[in-house]
Amino acid sequence: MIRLEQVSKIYAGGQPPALDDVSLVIPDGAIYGILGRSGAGKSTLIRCLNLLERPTSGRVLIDDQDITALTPRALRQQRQRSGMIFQHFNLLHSRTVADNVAVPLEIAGVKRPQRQQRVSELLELVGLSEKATAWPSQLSGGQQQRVGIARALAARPDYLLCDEATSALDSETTASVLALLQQINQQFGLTIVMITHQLEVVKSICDHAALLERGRLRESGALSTLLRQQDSLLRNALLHDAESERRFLQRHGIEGGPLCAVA
Ligand SMILES: Nc1ncnc2c1ncn2[C@@H]1O[C@H](COP(=O)(O)OP(=O)(O)OP(=O)(O)O)[C@@H](O)[C@H]1O
Repeated sequence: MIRLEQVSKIYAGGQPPALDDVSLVIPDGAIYGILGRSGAGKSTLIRCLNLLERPTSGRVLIDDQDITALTPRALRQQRQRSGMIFQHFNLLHSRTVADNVAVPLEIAGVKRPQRQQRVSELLELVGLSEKATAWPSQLSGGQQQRVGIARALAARPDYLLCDEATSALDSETTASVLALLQQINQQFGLTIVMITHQLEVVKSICDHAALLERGRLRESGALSTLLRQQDSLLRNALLHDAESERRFLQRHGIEGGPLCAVA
């Protein structure tokens, strides 16, 4: 479980705070969507989860351990528990697909034969076995993001952090990448945290969501709870039209009834 306790972040010379007293619990196994407009603090928040960005104040707890208090060595080990994927994939263009996926394994000191075995498992998982020797520039955006996912999973993390992972993709490719993330969540019990400004991402696969506004957390929790609250900001943002939302509501155990009528 990841827990943020009263996390604030003020960048040097920056006012107001990028994050302002944010407390949030991300349960194990969740697919947690963090929504907010541009500048709301989403990237800052996700980067605080692995301390790529250090909070100015507050604590970040992973399984009750405050990672802001770890020694640099312990923090390096802790970071291996999370993988990250990015909007623009961040692949190394001078390396083949297989060699990109191998990067975290090389850093972890895994020997070559085991590395090759793990890389081929991962490429199979993301449906890119035939592209092992291709260069990133020879792949579509969706395929490059799949390589990013394989690389992020290489060291068997417990958490996958997704920074606007589908924002650069068309809607069909977005759907297939989201389906892959959902499959990975179910198959490996991996906790996924996704920051996004796309409501559709949250609607398709998230079971929890939070809304950030100007650095403050306006709302957070399980969608199965929030969607039952008439005055929920997230509910009202996510639901526009009862008919088209019926399947979304059903996925969260809400059938017909007055909720749909007012949606
Ligand atoms: N390195 C930095 N130095 C100074 N200010 C920063 C830095 N990074 C972000 N900020 C500021 O902090 C605030 C939150 O930025 P952040 O990138 O976290 O928001 P966001 O919700 O991810 O936005 P976007 O969707 O546009 O990426 C913004 O006002 C931004 O200008």
